[in-house]
Amino acid sequence: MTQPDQNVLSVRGLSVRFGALTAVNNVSFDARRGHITSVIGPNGAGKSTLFNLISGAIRPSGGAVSFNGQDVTARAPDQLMKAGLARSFQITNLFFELSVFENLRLAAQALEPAARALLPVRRSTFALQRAEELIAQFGLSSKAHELAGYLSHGEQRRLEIAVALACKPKMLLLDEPTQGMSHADTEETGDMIKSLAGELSILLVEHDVGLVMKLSDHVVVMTQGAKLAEGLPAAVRANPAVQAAYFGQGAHHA
Ligand SMILES: Nc1ncnc2c1ncn2[C@@H]1O[C@H](COP(=O)(O)OP(=O)(O)OP(=O)(O)O)[C@@H](O)[C@H]1O
Repeated sequence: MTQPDQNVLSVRGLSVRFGALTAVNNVSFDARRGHITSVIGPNGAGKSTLFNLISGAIRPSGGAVSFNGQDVTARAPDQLMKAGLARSFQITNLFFELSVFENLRLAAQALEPAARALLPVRRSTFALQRAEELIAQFGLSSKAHELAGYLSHGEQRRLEIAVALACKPKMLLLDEPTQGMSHADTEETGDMIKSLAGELSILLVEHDVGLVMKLSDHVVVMTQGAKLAEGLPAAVRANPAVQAAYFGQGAHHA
């Protein structure tokens, strides 16, 4: 009997150049199924660029990405979504003039069989049920009929994650999900991310090192476009090269 592959995502020698700058330089790592794998690094280390390469927003100059054993290098975001790889951005991706419920129902409708996909949204039972499920799971019941534009920043970020999950992906890519959040919202969002792992594999690109250390099963550290270290959170935190490059930068990073 064959063992299922423990790695859901494999990044091999990924690189991209912007003119003279190699923003991501030959980066390789694996993300295990059901785990939270995080990418940290100082400002300008190349984290967001790496995220954009993996999530298909920009094309690599070299290297490969495989997802569930399938080569998905440079695939467009909608193709990745169909393969089960969803992403949530730093930049808000919500329809502000629609309610929380409608945002979720629209996102879930993409999972409908093609023959039903053109039905009016209100007739899609699956999308309706999925939206209700997500509203309960994300603690948004009291806000279900509020316009997304009127939610607090923290609620909008949580709704974005719920929207990314509407199509039941196998893996979720999160770029700075707690950016701009209050301490309380960051804690709550961290707990929510932790609770999603297991059934779902998560790749987290995050500035908040305290949060990353608390949540992650595996941490990849980048600096100046390259991978500096990787390992368990405690090992990474104790690594002198990481401390010199990163933790030494300032108290708010530690
Ligand atoms: N489209 C682009 N064109 C040119 N240079 C870019 C582009 N995108 C990013 N860069 C440069 O690539 C480097 C890595 O940027 P990136 O945003 O990936 O870093 P980061 O680790 O995510 O930083 P931060 O934590 O500040 O978000 C930086 O020097 C940045 O200025």
